[in-house]
Amino acid sequence: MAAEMESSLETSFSSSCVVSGASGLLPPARSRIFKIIVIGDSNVGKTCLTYRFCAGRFPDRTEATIGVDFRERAVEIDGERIKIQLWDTAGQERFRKSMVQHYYRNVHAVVFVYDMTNMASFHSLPLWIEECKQHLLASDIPRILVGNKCDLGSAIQVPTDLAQKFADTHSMPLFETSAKNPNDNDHVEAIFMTLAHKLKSHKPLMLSQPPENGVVLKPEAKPSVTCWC
Ligand SMILES: Nc1nc2c(ncn2[C@@H]2O[C@H](COP(=O)(O)OP(=O)(O)OP(=O)(O)O)[C@@H](O)[C@H]2O)c(=O)[nH]1
Repeated sequence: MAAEMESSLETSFSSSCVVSGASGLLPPARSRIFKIIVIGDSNVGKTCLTYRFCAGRFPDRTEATIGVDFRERAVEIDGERIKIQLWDTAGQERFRKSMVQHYYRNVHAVVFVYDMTNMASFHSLPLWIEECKQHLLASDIPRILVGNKCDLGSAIQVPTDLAQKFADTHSMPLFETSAKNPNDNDHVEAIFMTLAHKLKSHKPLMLSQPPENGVVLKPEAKPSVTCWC
């Protein structure tokens, strides 16, 4: 499925060029697509975070991700329509094995997630960073660290200063948030929009698609944050 997804993205660029050239029409409007992989231990809330951003709400129920799930959302930043494609990867080793090489192809950014109420998920972060290294992710790819489930107040095990120290050591901005608490909806929004801003200003056009059926889609969101960290 991942291979199909990548293949369809790759062909969408070339077919749009061929069509516009053959018909003599103006080139179709292009929207950049940014592939962001979301990784971390099982149960930290990767599915809920990506669902919150793409569907605007907490999912009614979730099951362990098998392989990878894709979620996509179009946003407009500074007048440009951009597609943010979130790859929600399986945290459980047994559900990752066959897919893992697909996650890391053509990645534009990485979101590392831990569960603020689960110290073990925080201690796993070096392993996730190591996995990225092993798959030869370029060192200049934007990476962010997200502590999820901040709504669980008294159950929190990972102190902010400890997480901040880790984030500083690995040159990543840290965000603490909750996919569940509606009051923090804006924060989840801000995290991914901040990443989109960063990508927009730094990355060249990589993939593009013509507008669906010639209709220019309305932006689904406006950026709520303009700073990076
Ligand atoms: N209280 C609270 N619970 C959350 C939050 N985010 C996720 N959960 C719960 O945590 C559990 C795991 O969430 P998922 O999003 O499925 O976790 P995941 O990281 O995608 O797990 P895998 O697919 O196994 O890798 C579910 O029971 C969610 O309801 C949050 O912000 N707050």
